[in-house]
Amino acid sequence: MSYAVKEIFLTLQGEGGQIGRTAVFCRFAGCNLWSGQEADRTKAICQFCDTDFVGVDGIGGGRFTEADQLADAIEQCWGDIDPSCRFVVFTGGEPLLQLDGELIDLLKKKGFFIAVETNGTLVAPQGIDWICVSPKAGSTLLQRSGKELKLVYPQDGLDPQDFVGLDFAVFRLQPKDDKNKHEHLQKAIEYCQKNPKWHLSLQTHKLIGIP
Ligand SMILES: C[S@@+](CC[C@H](N)C(=O)[O-])C[C@H]1O[C@@H](n2cnc3c(N)ncnc32)[C@H](O)[C@@H]1O
Ligand SMILES: Nc1nc2[nH]cc(C(=O)O)c2c(=O)[nH]1
Ligand code: SF4
Ligand SMILES: [Mg+2]
Repeated sequence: MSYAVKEIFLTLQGEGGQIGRTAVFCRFAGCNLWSGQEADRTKAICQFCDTDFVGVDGIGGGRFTEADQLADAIEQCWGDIDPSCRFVVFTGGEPLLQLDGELIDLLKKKGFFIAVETNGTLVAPQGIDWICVSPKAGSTLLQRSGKELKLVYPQDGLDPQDFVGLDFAVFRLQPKDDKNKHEHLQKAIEYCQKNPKWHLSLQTHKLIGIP
């Protein structure tokens, strides 16, 4: 298996249940719900994406022909800090287009706690420690269990109530970041207060100015 990776960088997990934890982010290139080209945004299934996942030209990005090369690059990005805290977040783009058992096994052997951020349209391979699913209107949800379901809110045609029967430990609403983000934040706060099964999720890395 070879892998196309947009970027690999060390930061803090900014969202969800592992928030604040030092993490290597491995951002795979490519997504099945948008080409990533601005010209295609309005005809994409997912139209609100906040991320550049096109190409392999970011910091630490590249084409990795073997799983052990990518696992080594992730280990190198973690560097010589406390190995007992090793934590990697696979995101994208859509990471489940590329993340496979071989890469997961190599990182487990290196002692990494492995998280994934996925749109849920593909079933996750075994061995991931933290699955965060973020469903998108107009797509079919196949990964229907995990540690957290993190719904970007609001999305036309998606009612949070439709997800609460699924097998997730926590349900979070993440206000959609666009030109109306303040309105979306207010709406998400109100929804959580009326439906306390839902917890508010903020993108704290944007608030504190880290990648
Ligand atoms: C860029 S996506 C990559 C992972 C995967 N493709 C997915 O959608 O879950 C990472 C996270 O950012 C969220 N996200 C993307 N665009 C956003 C926006 N404009 N506002 C809030 N969250 C957003 C996604 O829903 C997902 O939880
Ligand atoms: N700091 C930080 N935390 C994040 N959590 C999820 C992210 C993502 O793009 O998947 C993200 C990101 O891009 N940066
Ligand atoms: S599914 Fe994820 S990566 Fe793909 S366009 Fe939507 S938010 Fe961006
Ligand atoms: Mg992001």
